[in-house]
Amino acid sequence: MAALLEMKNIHKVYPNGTVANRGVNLEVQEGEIHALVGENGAGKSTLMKILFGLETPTEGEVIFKGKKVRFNGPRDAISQGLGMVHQHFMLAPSLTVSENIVLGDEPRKGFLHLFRDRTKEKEEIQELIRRFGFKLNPDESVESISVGQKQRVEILKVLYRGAKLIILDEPTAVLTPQETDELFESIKSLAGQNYTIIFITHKLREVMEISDRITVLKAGNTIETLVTKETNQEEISRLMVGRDVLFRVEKQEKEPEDTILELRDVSVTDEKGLKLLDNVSMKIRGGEILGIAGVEGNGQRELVEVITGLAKASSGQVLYLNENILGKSIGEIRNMRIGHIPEDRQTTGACLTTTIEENLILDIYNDPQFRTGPFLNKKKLKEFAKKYIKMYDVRTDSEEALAGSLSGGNLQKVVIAREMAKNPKLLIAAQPTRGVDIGAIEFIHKEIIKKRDEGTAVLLVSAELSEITSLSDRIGVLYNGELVALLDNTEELTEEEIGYYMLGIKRADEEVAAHE
Ligand SMILES: Nc1ncnc2c1ncn2[C@@H]1O[C@H](COP(=O)(O)OP(=O)(O)OP(=O)(O)O)[C@@H](O)[C@H]1O
Repeated sequence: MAALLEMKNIHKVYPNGTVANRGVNLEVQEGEIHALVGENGAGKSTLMKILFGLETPTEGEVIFKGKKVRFNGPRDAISQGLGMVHQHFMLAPSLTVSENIVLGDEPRKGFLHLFRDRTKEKEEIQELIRRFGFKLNPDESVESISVGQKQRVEILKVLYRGAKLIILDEPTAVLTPQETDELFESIKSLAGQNYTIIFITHKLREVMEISDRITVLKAGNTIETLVTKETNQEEISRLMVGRDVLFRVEKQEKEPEDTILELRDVSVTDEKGLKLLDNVSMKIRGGEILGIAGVEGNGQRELVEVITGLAKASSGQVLYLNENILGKSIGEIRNMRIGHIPEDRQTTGACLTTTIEENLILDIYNDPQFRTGPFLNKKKLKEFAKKYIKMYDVRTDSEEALAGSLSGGNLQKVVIAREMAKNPKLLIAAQPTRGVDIGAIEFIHKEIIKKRDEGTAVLLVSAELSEITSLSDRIGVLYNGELVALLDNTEELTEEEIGYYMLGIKRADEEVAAHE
């Protein structure tokens, strides 16, 4: 196999002085599935942005199909046969599958190509879907299709534009196990047809399953390129993190304490009167982790928002320490020792235009320990910020750097540090390890279990099923806004079984009723 892509000695210094790539080398062969792994902030996204023309390298060269190239933006990269599927889908919900695939690139006919050629469009899309064996109905509206299907539309979009090298940025973060299997089938089928895939992920199990070779980055350097068949998860994690990582979560049995949070028949409706959360009842006791599984968009967000005061309930009660907190403001709820690690750290989780230090002290600067008389004790606040940056291994040069300059995973660590520092009685953790590297995941999981052992009630919402099964004491599944299962997390409970509830194929009314 010939090298399709070579990135040689890539350096990237951002305008603020951060060195994200310091001599990275990446060589990708035609028709291979190449995994790109590394800790948060290792420089993976930066490298891919350079490849896709979104950033300019400070130094180094990119050789694609044997020629030295420098893409002036994604349009340029796409025209040369590159495609990128981002974590956040960029689809127009009201358009059909087919319309989304061709959007901005519709086949034309007639004089000066003035008319849209619908017949050709239909034929081309059907041929694409057939050729890659994607299960999709081209006439269906995108708003009514599943997350996995939306992702397939994104992949078809890049294939339609002629991509031969496709970059997938953490593509399984939002998928069910069944959807992940289907995605892997598609990726293998693409590679079988000589398409080349670069796959960014933090999940080493997937790396082992899907890739041919793996390039490990660390602190902006290429550490090694490995042949997947000749390595294992332990070796990869050692190269990434520089130490052994425990993949199993260690958790002791714990007798739950009194109920901390109780939801009674809580519903949330949208402006059209559609139920986004449908009569949900559940209890979480101190010293217990209740994990909520579900395909995204099935009411998880509303569940979290209604407890944290971000959304209004149309009926029901949310009792926190026996007090109904519905109707209280976000600020009041935050001050009740309720910790919230929000799903969207960019908008609700952190303030990107202020410093890391300011983000860390957001809720506690009024605490008497940080005051000397009426004045803020700035020295103590700084010490606090430094301590938490160290404890959570936030990779930054200074606590005074802007939160917006942190890599995705490091920003998440700041948010988690802040919420844990509050010593919450109730901790709501929504997708706490999304985009976070394996070393940090291990740490975050330990911290969540530590809080549970100290008597905190934890509501864990995660699209990452292995996270739900390894941390939770009980597992609830949301489907279409309904709690369709509430199960004890025993050894017999498999991910496949939970997947069936998540997809609405099964429901467990008896179990739900028994726990209410
Ligand atoms: N626009 C930017 N301006 C300044 N620094 C940046 C910018 N984008 C990224 N960085 C910094 O560059 C370094 C590499 O970040 P990058 O996003 O490439 O890492 P990553 O490996 O993709 O991390 P993650 O797994 O967390 O997504 C980090 O230290 C990050 O803080």
